[in-house]
Amino acid sequence: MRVPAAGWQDDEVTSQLVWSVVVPVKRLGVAKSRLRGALRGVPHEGLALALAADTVRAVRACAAVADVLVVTDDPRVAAVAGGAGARVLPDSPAGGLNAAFRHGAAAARGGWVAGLTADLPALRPAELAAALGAAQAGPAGVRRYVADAPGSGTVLLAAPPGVPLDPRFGVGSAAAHAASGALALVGDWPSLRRDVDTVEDLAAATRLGLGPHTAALCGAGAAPAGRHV
Ligand SMILES: Nc1nc2c(ncn2[C@@H]2O[C@H](COP(=O)(O)OP(=O)(O)OP(=O)(O)O)[C@@H](O)[C@H]2O)c(=O)[nH]1
Ligand SMILES: C=C(OP(=O)(O)O)C(=O)O
Repeated sequence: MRVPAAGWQDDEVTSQLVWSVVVPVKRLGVAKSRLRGALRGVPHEGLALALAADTVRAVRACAAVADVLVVTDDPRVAAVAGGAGARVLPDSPAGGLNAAFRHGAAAARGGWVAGLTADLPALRPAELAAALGAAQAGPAGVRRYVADAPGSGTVLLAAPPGVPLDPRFGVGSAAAHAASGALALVGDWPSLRRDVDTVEDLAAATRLGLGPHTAALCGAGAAPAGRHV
């Protein structure tokens, strides 16, 4: 089955360029382990790379974003992200996801900073812009987060100028971010909330409309193993 890429090229440009967005990407060989074998005939690293490439592409296309910082030790991710116009930083020596977010946030050039997971292949720039705009509304000096579709994880954490990002990503991170004082953003942003950890998530993202990198893999006769999308 041919899987169309998300057609968001004509989304309106309405926001100001005020955000730095940090996107950490694990080394492809160990990334997205729950998705291993999800697409028959597609090398796992190629799928992990496509998810990240579509995420970065959408962030770069978001009208509100001035600077995209991809934190990775993977040379293939670095090449694709750099080619898409992101700044690429090596992983933090401290290691781990939250250290990568802190490392990227420390390299931001001021203004609002967001951390975003790199597994959002259906992400639409207009939805990201809407979430970032919502983050800028409301009480001053408070971090905001967007929970994933199931509600337990986090896809986006945002900090106002001068406020540390203080990321608490990992299992149960939505509750961890709330407990740390961050406010939940409640908008209807299905493509932003649709992180892809499992084959079921990939099918759900496909229904929303995949970015071109992931769509090319899913459209090459490689439907998620054991199901139709
Ligand atoms: N730079 C960097 N990125 C990371 C690290 N750990 C996770 N990430 C990224 O953070 C995002 C969210 O992490 P997960 O959804 O748990 O992804 P994952 O660890 O690749 O997937 P699983 O192996 O299935 O848990 C993904 O985009 C990962 O690439 C890390 O240590 N360094
Ligand atoms: C790291 C996270 O992602 P996931 O639960 O998708 O692994 C998170 O939600 O904080």
